[in-house]
Amino acid sequence: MANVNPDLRKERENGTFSVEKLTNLLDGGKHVTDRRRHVERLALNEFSKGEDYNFMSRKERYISALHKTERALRCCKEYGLTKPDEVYWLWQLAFPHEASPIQLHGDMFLPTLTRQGTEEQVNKYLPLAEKYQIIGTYAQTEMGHGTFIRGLETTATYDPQTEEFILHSPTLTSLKWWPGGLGKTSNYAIVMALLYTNGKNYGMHPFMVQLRSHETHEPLPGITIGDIGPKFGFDTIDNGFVQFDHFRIPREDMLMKYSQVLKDGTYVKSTKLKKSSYGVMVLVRSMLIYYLAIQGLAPACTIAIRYSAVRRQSEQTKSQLEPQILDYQTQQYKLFPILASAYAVLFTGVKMKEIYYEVDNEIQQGHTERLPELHALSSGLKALTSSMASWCIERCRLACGGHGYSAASGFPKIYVAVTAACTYEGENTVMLLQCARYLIKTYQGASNGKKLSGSVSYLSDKVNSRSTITSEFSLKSLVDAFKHRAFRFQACGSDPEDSWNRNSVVLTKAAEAHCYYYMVSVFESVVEAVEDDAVKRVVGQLCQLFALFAIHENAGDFVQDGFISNDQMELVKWKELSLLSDIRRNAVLLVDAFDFHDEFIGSILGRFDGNVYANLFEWAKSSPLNKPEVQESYIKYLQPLLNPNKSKL
Ligand SMILES: CCCCC/C=C/C(=O)SCCNC(=O)CCNC(=O)[C@H](O)C(C)(C)COP(=O)(O)OP(=O)(O)OC[C@H]1O[C@@H](n2cnc3c(N)ncnc32)[C@H](O)[C@@H]1OP(=O)(O)O
Ligand SMILES: Cc1cc2nc3c(=O)[nH]c(=O)nc-3n(C[C@H](O)[C@H](O)[C@H](O)COP(=O)(O)OP(=O)(O)OC[C@H]3O[C@@H](n4cnc5c(N)ncnc54)[C@H](O)[C@@H]3O)c2cc1C
Repeated sequence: MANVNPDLRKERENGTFSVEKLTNLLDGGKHVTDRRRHVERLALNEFSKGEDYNFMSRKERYISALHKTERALRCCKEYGLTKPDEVYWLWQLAFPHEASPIQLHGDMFLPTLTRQGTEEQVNKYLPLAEKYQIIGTYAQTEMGHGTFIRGLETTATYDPQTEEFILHSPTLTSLKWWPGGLGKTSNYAIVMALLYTNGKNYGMHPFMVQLRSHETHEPLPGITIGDIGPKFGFDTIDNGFVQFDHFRIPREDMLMKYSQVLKDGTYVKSTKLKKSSYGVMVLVRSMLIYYLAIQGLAPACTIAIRYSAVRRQSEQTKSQLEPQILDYQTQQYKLFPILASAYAVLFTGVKMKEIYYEVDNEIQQGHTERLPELHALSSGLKALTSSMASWCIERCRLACGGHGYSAASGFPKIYVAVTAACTYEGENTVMLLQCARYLIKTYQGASNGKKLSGSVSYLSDKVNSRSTITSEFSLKSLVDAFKHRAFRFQACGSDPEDSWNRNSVVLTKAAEAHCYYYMVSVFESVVEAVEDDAVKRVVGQLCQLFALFAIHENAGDFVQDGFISNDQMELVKWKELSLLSDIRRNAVLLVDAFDFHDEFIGSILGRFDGNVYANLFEWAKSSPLNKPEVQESYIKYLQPLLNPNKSKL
């Protein structure tokens, strides 16, 4: 590439490994990289020349996103993109760090329909939904309850006379509140409501509900619906509210794969599957981990590391150039553990997707044994990785100084999208507690001699009481340290004498410890499988740094029971710093390997060519506030102060 900033050029000439090989590893093979790049070229042709999101109002952002949705759907059809990955690659460049107003249609409406609908229901609705002749969302959360699903208040009462359900919002707090795309875009929703039949409450069930007229898009009589107003971010989505006033739907529109209401009102449950109506939340939590890496951590550290290679600041030696800020050890200590976390979360996300599909497949065959473990692991990892991504992005912003605070950095857009994931799909503390609940039960089972498998098998293993860490810092010894910590926390958290609430802070830590152990072991297994020596070395260094940073940050957990000695802890600190120097040489290449387009990252600081300053100036000049030169607001409000004589004329 011509005209690359000389500092960035030098960084790229000095690396020790093949970026292309690492990109192929991250993609899952060279053929995947090739296909992704092909799809991205198609997307760039269509979407690269748009208006600058930073200068739009909320309404303009929503309208522009709808326009892009229509174009993205057309592109997928034209180019025959049907595989989920291919569609994702195209959509990611159409909506960088935004979301389409119809996001929930694909992410939750269709999966709920196909997983919870009967064959007949799927045959009726899926073809329409696939052609976008109906657009749906997932309406579960209410104004008064999001976390505690059993506290939902919307009712669906069966009327055997007419063979209909009557949907009703009995209180203000029962209004559905938050569903994405509900406000203005969707004309259907899967509504989660308490099922009443023959005077009995059977708990939350899914109902297919038409909200708006096919002809006019007006809300149907009995439905009050709208947008909930501006939020922290997600301006492109109309998160909405809906109130039902005795709104009737046919009996056939309860999604009846797992439970049915017969014509006479008899309730039949035809599954052993526990919490069957909670299924799609497990899907979304499992998928989220990968997206938090690819849409949050990885772009954020790409911006901060490239910028730190270009930015020079302060004088170290007289008559020499100011150093690149990436050369400061403190800067490396801010950024390289985040780089390591981006890789850790990405590899864990890939693994989590694999596990989800395995277990989902087993469930379709009627084997539900692994669902509790999947629920616990996806809940815990969703919480740990979204919190991690949130604070890492903020840390990257701080690492970019003043320019990090400008919208030109790209951080605001990335941050507001990622931090929402700490809340949606289950608030993080609550999700950690779900994970802990499973761990404690499992630990108690293991204590009674039960042999365990999967992510919790360590609870029935013998764990070392002293760390095997030496100056070699083998990955096995690091995995072992996290295993020990997780084991110890499960033991503390499962004190049968203590009440759940009084123990809950420890329980969240137990869940985090479990998830950390899981992440370090996944990372270690990925490193072990890398064939190319040079790539293996750098990815191995990242794995070591990910583990050592966490050991150092949580030193008390490892030394309290004497598992890691003081001498070993000194070694940990020494190795951590020496890894910063090792990684320094390849830092830019390690973010280049994510292979992001500038259009996706959306940051002037993180440009591939490093031409930050000239573009920052051009961008500022294009701000609407700079046109016209003298604003009308001057005449109205400033002139009377600055130039009172003139303003009276
Ligand atoms: C582009 C942006 C897109 C954003 C899209 C966002 C969408 C959304 O946010 S949709 C709304 C998501 N809402 C939530 O995630 C709500 C979170 N709350 C819950 O999941 C639940 O209320 C709960 C799990 C916190 C508690 O549920 P409750 O019914 O009260 O649970 P119990 O205490 O009665 O039972 C716990 C029991 O159930 C098992 N379990 C819980 N969830 C699941 C599940 N999904 N799958 C399987 N099993 C589940 C749990 O393991 C316990 O089992 P036992 O210990 O054996 O009793
Ligand atoms: C951007 C965004 C998009 C969303 N999209 C959708 C959507 O499409 N469809 C949909 O149905 N919903 C959606 N939601 C709603 C979302 O799922 C809920 O907001 C979320 O599940 C959290 O529930 P809550 O708001 O009731 O939080 P609360 O439960 O009120 O949480 C508030 C605080 O209470 C604490 N707390 C609550 N219960 C416990 C407990 N048992 N133990 C310890 N602490 C507890 C929490 O940790 C938290 O600190 C969305 C939300 C957001 C922000």
